[in-house]
Amino acid sequence: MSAVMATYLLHDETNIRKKAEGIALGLTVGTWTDLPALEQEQLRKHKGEVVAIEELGESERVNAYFGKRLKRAIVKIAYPTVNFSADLPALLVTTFGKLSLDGEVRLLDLEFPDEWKRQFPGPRFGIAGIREKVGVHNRPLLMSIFKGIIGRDLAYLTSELKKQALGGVDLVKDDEILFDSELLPFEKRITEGKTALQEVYEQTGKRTLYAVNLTGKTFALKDKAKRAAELGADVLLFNVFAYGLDVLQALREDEEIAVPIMAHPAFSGAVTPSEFYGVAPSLWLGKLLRLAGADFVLFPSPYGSVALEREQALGIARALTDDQEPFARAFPVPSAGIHPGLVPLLVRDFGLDSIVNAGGGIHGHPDGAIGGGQAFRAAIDAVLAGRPLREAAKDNEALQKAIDRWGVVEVEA
Ligand SMILES: CSCCC(=O)C(=O)COP(=O)(O)O
Ligand SMILES: [Mg+2]
Repeated sequence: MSAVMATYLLHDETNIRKKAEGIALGLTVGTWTDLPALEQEQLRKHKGEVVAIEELGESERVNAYFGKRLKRAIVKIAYPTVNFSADLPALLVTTFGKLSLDGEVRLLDLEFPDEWKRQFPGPRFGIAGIREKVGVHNRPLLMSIFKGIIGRDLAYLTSELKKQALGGVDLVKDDEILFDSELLPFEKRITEGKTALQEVYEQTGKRTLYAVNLTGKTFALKDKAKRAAELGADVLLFNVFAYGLDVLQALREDEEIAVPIMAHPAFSGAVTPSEFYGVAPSLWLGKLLRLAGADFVLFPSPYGSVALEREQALGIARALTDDQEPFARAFPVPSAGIHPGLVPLLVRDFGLDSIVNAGGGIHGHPDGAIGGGQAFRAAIDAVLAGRPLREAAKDNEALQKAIDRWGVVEVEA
């Protein structure tokens, strides 16, 4: 029988097996055992099945009502795919819909049968396609985030775009909090941005892509994204968790929107951080975003200003790049508070197929965005050459200034 396997962390004061059996029945056929034999037989192929229970011992936490320590267990439940349609809303409602409201239950993972998974698109371009577009194949990419743009006009935006590109970054993205305004309309950002980046290309021979923030009401998004594609947008930035995973999938699947999609993690912190509730980051920001079709995924790095535990960040990156999956690999983009002195750690942890991404770490450089980009590029080159950053900085003034400002964390060989 084809089934999706859900793994949960349960905390409960009662019998864990009873709780698990209650979930398996409640999310599938309901009160199955009370039905007449014929109906039981008919429903058998629809019934969820508790496949494994691994007791973890008692939690440190005491239940406030009963005054007892909570029992903890990892529970695996198989849900027959015949019960639900092959779309992400149906998947989420079956495996963690009502259940997400039912006590201290955390969804850790979902495993899919191959033929079921193949009904999803995965990234259209993925790491290989994005590398083709930027013409960079042998190092982590470098991305810069616009900062201080709200309230400014197009002339300011294009001049800031050029500075970032002149620093040698591969991509520049809108900040996720940049929405359309009279001063900075969506379509003009794309067209004027293209002209500015073309000028830099003619000057330097270096291609830089611009990720424009696709925003607005859900039902207007497709038309807006199609228009962006017609205007030649390089990449669409998308606040997927404010809209829903299925909206990302709809954008990915539309042949008239054949533009790479960059998923921003805004709002995912409402779902992932608790030890007791919500969804594990590797599933929410990793496996499901790749399944739905994100080409790039931003998430908090373990080192910056909005840090995620290292194992969790690595789990996201693994889910995005695991080459056993039948999908293109998506770019991991560990972000927030990144400066050049963190590049050795980022490359050690996320490897060549990742993107070094910074806003403040580019614009806050003493020489501005040009110096910021140069410092990052020098840091990446040094790490790939196996040189300590402090040594490489002796030959690179921009890197030296960045280190003087933010310090450096070297990694032992
Ligand atoms: C939490 S991951 C997204 C990071 C982000 O949106 C951002 O603007 C980071 O900016 P920073 O100045 O910290 O590089
Ligand atoms: Mg941001």
